[in-house]
Amino acid sequence: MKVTVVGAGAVGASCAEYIAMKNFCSEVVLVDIKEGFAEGKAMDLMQTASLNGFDTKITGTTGDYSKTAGSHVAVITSGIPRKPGMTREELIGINAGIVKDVTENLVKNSPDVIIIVVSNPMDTMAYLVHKTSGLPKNKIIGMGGALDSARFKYRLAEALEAPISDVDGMVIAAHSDTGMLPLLSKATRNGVPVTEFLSTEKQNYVIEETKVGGATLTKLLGTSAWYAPGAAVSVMVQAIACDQKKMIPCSLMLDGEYGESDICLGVPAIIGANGVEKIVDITLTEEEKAKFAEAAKAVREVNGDLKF
Ligand SMILES: NC(=O)C1=CN([C@@H]2O[C@H](COP(=O)(O)OP(=O)(O)OC[C@H]3O[C@@H](n4cnc5c(N)ncnc54)[C@H](O)[C@@H]3O)[C@@H](O)[C@H]2O)C=CC1
Ligand SMILES: O=C([O-])CC(=O)C(=O)O
Repeated sequence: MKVTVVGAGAVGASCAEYIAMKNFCSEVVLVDIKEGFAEGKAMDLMQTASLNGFDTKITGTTGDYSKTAGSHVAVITSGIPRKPGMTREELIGINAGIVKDVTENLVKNSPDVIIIVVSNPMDTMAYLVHKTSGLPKNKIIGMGGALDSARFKYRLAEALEAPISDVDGMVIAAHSDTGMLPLLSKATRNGVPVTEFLSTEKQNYVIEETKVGGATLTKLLGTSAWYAPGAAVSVMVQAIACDQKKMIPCSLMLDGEYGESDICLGVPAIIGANGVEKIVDITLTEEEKAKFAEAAKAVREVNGDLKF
């Protein structure tokens, strides 16, 4: 399995590192526009191979997409991250052009590739890849829900004073500060609804902290996060590489599912060798349905700023 990661910055390098450490891929190609940067990151990572015990070959290139030819999966992390005080949506002006250009180069060299979109505003960037790549819709997957769900579980474990391995939960809808929908009604501790253990105040704390998870880290770090984003992407790449058929919330093109069409939004899906094997239809409460529709409205407005 050959994987290309475009953007050798914080998220791209973290993603390449986690993929290599899990030892399920033969090759990872890092691509960046900054001269020598991807080559340097690849060499540094390769020098951890004997220390960390992996055999994945990591190479880097400055914009030579012929080196990415025959990739099974490509991850797009190229573009600018937000700074404290910004929203993800404010990145559209610069990142849309980058994502469109990168997609064209990837598809030219790997016509059967499955693309995982990470660059922000992610739901809109995933939509852009659908509109410009010519790839079938099962081959374009936006990464947001996997990360947001991990942050949800982190906050649930904190509020429950429980180990993270005890908790389960999922976040759907938009990958934005306001449009995220942590499904508290379905979150559990060892199969028992968390609502049995948490006060309303604590439930609200978990929801609000999950939604601003990215903004909280951006404020602390001065730029956005990379470890959990990289790990989340590696889980998705592994689900494809190993045909795991894992259920992961991802930003996918909807065609009537959850009452929406012609929009990419986070919904649970089975991820396997074909990319998206199936969108999973779960029952939402009336309140959750209304929040999902509200998130869709906001993402649709941002999508309206795209020029194809
Ligand atoms: N979907 C999600 O859950 C997450 C999304 N992000 C997004 O991922 C993106 C990357 O974030 P970081 O890695 O922190 O940024 P970064 O600045 O560390 O890395 C971005 C890299 O992209 C490269 N780049 C820019 N234009 C390029 C092009 N045309 N071709 C190839 N490479 C190009 C830059 O040289 C840089 O090395 C941002 O848009 C950020 O908002 C970050 C975390 C989570
Ligand atoms: O917060 C950001 O801008 C980056 C991101 O999407 C995240 O970490 O969730």
